Amino acid sequence: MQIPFTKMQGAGNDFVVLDETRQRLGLVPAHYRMLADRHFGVGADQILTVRPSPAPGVDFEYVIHNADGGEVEQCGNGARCFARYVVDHGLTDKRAVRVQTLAGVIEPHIGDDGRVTVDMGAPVFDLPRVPFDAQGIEPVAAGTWLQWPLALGDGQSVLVAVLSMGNPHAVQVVPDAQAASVAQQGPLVERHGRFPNRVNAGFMEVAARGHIRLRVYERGAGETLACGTGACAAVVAGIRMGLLDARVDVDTHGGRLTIAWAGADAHVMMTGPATTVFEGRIELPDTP
Ligand SMILES: N[C@@H](CCC[C@H](N)C(=O)O)C(=O)O
Repeated sequence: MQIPFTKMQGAGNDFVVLDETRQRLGLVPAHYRMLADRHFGVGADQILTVRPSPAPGVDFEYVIHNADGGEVEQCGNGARCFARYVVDHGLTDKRAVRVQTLAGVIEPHIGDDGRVTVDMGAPVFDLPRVPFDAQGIEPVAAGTWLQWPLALGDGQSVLVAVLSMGNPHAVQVVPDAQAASVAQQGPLVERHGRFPNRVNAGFMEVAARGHIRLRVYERGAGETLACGTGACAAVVAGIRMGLLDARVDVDTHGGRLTIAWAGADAHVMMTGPATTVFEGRIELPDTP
């Protein structure tokens, strides 16, 4: 079968976007892996699929697959691209849409400057977890806030702030994001036994109370140039640790995102760019 696609990027986190508003394409995980492949496919960190509204009060359904073919709950940079896609392809004339994801409803809004702000919902601090690691160390409780010590199996132990932005994140504070051992520690954190559903591993350098530098080793995709939910999670973690103010610029290898969170049950607001790179068609085998 031959399918049309749009290649998009948000702060360098790149996507193949597929339209299933009229009919399902019937793709399986191997198809998503082929599309994401940078040598044999289009190349992407995630595949985003646009589907019609699944319920009253919601404009669209937004389905996300990682480069490894697995379906996941949420993608922040993708949400901004999703909003641009549905407007640019004439699927809606609304500048603000309500979008159903596996993690709940989010609300992207396209600003006059072309940047997109997304209401990402409230952070969640109660993740499914395996209670003891190999050393039998319990999580460290600090009020309702948990920072977990993780023995990484390479002789190192790190302290991670664990929270969900719809998808799971483990964020550690590092002195220098550029020098952080993302390639070595990222996969160890992602697949640490504490996280039954695996986790996105963030490495946050606090430059000032309103400015961080961030790298994220993403579950199912490896290190990406930016991770929107990772930026939200890092800023929420930094605010809960008393390190950051309520509005923070997040510098990633792919550009700047701005994250705002008023604390407690407030929703996290993420603002950043969303750009179409090119459109095309690709031949995929019916049965990969
Ligand atoms: N790039 C994303 C996150 C995509 C999903 C993530 N890898 C996961 O498995 O949860 C973003 O911008 O948030």
